[in-house]
Amino acid sequence: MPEKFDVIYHEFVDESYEPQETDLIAVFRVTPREGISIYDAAGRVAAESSVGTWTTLSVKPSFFEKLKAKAYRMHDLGDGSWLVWVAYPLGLFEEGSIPNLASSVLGNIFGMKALDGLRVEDIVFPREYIRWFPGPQHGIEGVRRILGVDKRPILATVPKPKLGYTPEEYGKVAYEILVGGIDLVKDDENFAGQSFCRFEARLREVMKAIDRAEKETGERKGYLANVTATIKEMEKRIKLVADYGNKFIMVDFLTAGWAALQHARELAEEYGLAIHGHRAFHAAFTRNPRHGVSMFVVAKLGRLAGLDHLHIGTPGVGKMDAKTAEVLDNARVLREPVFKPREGDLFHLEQDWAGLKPVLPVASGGLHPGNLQPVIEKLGTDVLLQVGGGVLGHPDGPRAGAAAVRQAIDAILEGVPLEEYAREHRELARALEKWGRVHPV
Ligand SMILES: O=C(O)[C@H](O)COP(=O)(O)O
Ligand SMILES: [Mg+2]
Repeated sequence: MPEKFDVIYHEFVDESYEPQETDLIAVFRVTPREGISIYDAAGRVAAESSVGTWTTLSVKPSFFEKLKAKAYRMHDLGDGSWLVWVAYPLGLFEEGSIPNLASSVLGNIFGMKALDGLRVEDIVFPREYIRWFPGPQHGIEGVRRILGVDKRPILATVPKPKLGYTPEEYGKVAYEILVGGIDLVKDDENFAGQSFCRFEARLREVMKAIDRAEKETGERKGYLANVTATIKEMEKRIKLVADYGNKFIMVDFLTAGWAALQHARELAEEYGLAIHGHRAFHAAFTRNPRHGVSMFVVAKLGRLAGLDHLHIGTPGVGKMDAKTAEVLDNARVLREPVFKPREGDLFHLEQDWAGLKPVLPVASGGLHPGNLQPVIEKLGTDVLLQVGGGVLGHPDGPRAGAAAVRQAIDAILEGVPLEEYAREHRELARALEKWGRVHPV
């Protein structure tokens, strides 16, 4: 025990504590402010995120001891920051509520003056906690069944530009994309029910496009319809999607909130819909390695809440900032029944998903036919590849763009070099002419 130790937080640090099987464990990266010891900092984190506050109190409720979090391990990263493991007793949390969990473990602690930085790297859910949540309704196999796509990556396209199409224009573009060979049309994150393209009118047109494209191609098609809105409006939109016979909804769950996602999951169960999770807003708190919440934690919460697909970034290529190792960890924690950290990885712990179905990882952001290969090589084929600009930017239009993506996938899966395949596939050749193998910045 160090000499200088603030007695208020003393109760919340216990290096001899052995975590119980029912404890929820959080791994924090803590950067204490100058003059604050790591013991003090760790104690403050455990206190403020469980049953403590900034001072000693003259009252002690009967459940205080039972609900107290304990910082039980600290590891010096050698750069002024530490990894701190905190165990939370299960009774601290309300059953089945991600907002409640977030208000504790992802709550006030980020703003404490005693810390220069705080990042939640991992949260490990005990089996008892997982049992309170549904997880994905369809999972990877279920989504493959809906679309009748066995092994290859599932393909989606966001019509670009993001906004501006009338419902009729959008329907026409959707048809071109689908008939060209893409499985799913996806709304962009900020495309909701604006005055120039109301939600139901757009849905009607896309469903017509799906109908036509299915008849002409003999393939099944779908629409990742963005239902993100205020709760009542979202409820209406989810019902509309089901009434029109589509099997998917898209929820921008970080802007709508965890409660909105959990509500959408309940409705999705009722209507049999699969949920596509878009993560707009995540980079506001996932990008700084010293402060915020890791995308890994967001992915775990998404699986718990019951997303069927989730955007995780693109490994090594694409327009969004991402570290390959992190993207791969995100994919593994979504797909594997038991996540095991890579050798030497201190930031994560093992997670047994207690039978929750796997989530289909989505790679998106700056993809085009010329840079899909490294994504598939790294992430495998159990993946949803979203190509927006890389389809709509094709010099010969969206149908050719969609065909070029499909041809690139065929070539990659058959092990034929793209340039060679392009000799007999004009759409792919034209795409490679425009984008080559370059990656957008
Ligand atoms: O919502 C998305 O996934 C993005 O709009 C991706 O678009 P892009 O493929 O043009 O980068
Ligand atoms: Mg987008």
